[in-house]
Amino acid sequence: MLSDKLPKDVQQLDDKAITLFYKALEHGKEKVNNIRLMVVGLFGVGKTSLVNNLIWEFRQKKNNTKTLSTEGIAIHRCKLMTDGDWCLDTELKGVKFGGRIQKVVCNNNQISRNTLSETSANYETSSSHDLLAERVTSTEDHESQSQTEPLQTFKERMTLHKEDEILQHGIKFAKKMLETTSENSEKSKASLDETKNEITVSVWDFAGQTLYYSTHQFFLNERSIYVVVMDMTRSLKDIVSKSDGLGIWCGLVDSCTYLDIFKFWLNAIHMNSDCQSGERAIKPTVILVGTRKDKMKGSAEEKENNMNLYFDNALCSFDKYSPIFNHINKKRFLVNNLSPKDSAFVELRKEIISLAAKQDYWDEEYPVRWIHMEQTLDKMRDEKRQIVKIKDVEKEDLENIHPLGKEELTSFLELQHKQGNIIFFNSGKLKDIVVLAPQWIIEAFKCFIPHNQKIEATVLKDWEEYKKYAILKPNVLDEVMKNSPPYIHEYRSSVINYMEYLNVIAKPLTSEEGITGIPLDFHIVPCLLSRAPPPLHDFTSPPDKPQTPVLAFVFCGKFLPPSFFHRLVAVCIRAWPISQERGRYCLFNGLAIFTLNDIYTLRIWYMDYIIYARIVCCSENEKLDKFIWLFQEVRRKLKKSLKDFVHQSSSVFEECIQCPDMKVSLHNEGLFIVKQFKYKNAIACPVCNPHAVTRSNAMKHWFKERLDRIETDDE
Ligand SMILES: Nc1nc2c(ncn2[C@@H]2O[C@H](COP(=O)(O)OP(=O)(O)OP(=O)(O)O)[C@@H](O)[C@H]2O)c(=O)[nH]1
Repeated sequence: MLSDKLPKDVQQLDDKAITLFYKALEHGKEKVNNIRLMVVGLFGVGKTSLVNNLIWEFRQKKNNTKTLSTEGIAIHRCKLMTDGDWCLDTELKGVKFGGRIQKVVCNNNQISRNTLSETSANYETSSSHDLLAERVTSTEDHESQSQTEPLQTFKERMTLHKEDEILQHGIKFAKKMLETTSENSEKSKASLDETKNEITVSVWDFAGQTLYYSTHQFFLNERSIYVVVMDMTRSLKDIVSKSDGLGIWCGLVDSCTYLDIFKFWLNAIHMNSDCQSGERAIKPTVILVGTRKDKMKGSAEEKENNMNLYFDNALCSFDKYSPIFNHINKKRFLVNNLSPKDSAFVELRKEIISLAAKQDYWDEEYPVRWIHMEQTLDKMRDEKRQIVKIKDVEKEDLENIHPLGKEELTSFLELQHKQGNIIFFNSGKLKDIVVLAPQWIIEAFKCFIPHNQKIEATVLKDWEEYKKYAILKPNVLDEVMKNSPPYIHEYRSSVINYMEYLNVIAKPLTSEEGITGIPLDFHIVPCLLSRAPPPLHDFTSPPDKPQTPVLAFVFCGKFLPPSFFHRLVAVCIRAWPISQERGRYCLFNGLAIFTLNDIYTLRIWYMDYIIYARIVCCSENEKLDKFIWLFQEVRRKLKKSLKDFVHQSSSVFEECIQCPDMKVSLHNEGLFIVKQFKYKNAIACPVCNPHAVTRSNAMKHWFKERLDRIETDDE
């Protein structure tokens, strides 16, 4: 029987992958309840302390009060216990996989289940192993409906192999897992909660340093529950300490406030939630948590009221009808992280599980035979492998009881990527590599950010040029790699491939050949462009030059992570030669110019939450009409790139045209939503002298094809 409830993430895969998924389901399926818990907030607010209080093993550690600042992201895989506590999965993996495999083996082999658990337990001698084995046995009692499906392949294999062989394989596997997890397994206070279909929680402790904010966004997705942490002793208006000072890469200026950080996270969560289209009702996924309860004044009730007031004030800074409100869970929490026994942590854990259980992805069914692959990836992670070759993953797959094979493995990896567990792009050279630890990507990104590196004297001059103009020459790249940890520089070419793919770096094109430029041998790192642009109007509205109206991408919710603009610059660098002036590239902080052909240049710039584009002709007598096709092509490229950055089915921005009669382009003035011209022939301009902007004038350059369609429809 095929499942009618195809997981949403699978629905988005291609037809071939969906067919493979269905086929894999036929061989046994299992309900999956994995929670991704993202703990976010500014540095030092108490995220790590909070995470420590949620996880049993960390709570037991002495000196829990002292934590080191998190680097990048720390991820802890946990399992839900019967008493509602969370235990590190590494300790229980033997139980988990042993138990799951046992179910598969027993249900399909019709072999006495006790045989396996007894045999499995007999392998172990120590009491802790017995304890784990006991838990393996306890998993038998739970009759999962998902396990009762016939396992066709399994049976086929059974005809090929002796039954005993298969059983022994399963036992060996479970035993191996038990061996690897025997240490520190004295937690006998509770057993695995098997009644809840194996609930696992991956706790992601995000570094609060704003340096990491632009990469953090790669990991936010709609399959997550968020805990947004704020320090209750800091006023929303307080300026964040300058010592951090690295926020420009995510658009947080040096003088940003605690409120700005709060808004940044909620905006980023909303943007990555795929709820923009309004097709689906937004279900709350964000829990607000206040820390440092012990430092607040007043009675317990007063503290609670003040925490609520604090968050109410913070939320009131959003527009009245902002969709952000729909993400927020009603129940908030106030904690003292120095008191691990505080009942608030128990309540918080409960709330997280109950929130996750309301999400669409809860109880989705996945093929049982993917258990092995899931476990294989976990095992590789436990060996501290952050990045692995696909060949190694394929080899491991073949070691499993029922391997997926190349094609199914690719679908599995694509799904794992979609769900944010790994990074895997099935394209070009990147398809040969699987990033197991998100931390690796952050580290790779981090090594391009100049800090107090020691630089060889021979490279100093080019290093200065890098810092000033973001030009990354091969010798500077060598130096950057030399200064990076081994797990980065040993994968040098993968680092470069990933950074190019994610549009963090890009090779410029030669310009002598006009538009048929070839890539040069160095990179530009757009997020480092810090040169202040010359008077903006000279660039955005050069007088007496034929030019298109300004095209604007206005981001919804007034939120645009500047990394989007930087990545757009990288896309353009790869597409067109960068214009030059007096031997210098026209690349500035927030503005860039590209040479489209002999006479046309593209200018892109951004302010707040709007990205602008305009094409200017340097020859005064030229008619723009000749190059309408080029304008369409450029617009499509810009739009597609921005859509790709958000990974959303719907747009998070509106395409607008600025009043074509405006002599000098002004920020956020005279913008017309292009969609409106579908039904209106002309719209009054509120900015310039009272006049109306006609549909034809607004659309004839950037939207010629759409204009033609509308006019044909009208006729
Ligand atoms: N008094 C008090 N101190 C706290 C509380 N929560 C955290 N702290 C202290 O604040 C300091 C920073 O806490 P962390 O948990 O490391 O903060 P973080 O948000 O993880 O910081 P980053 O990893 O840098 O992002 C530590 O010294 C904690 O002991 C609290 O509720 N009360």
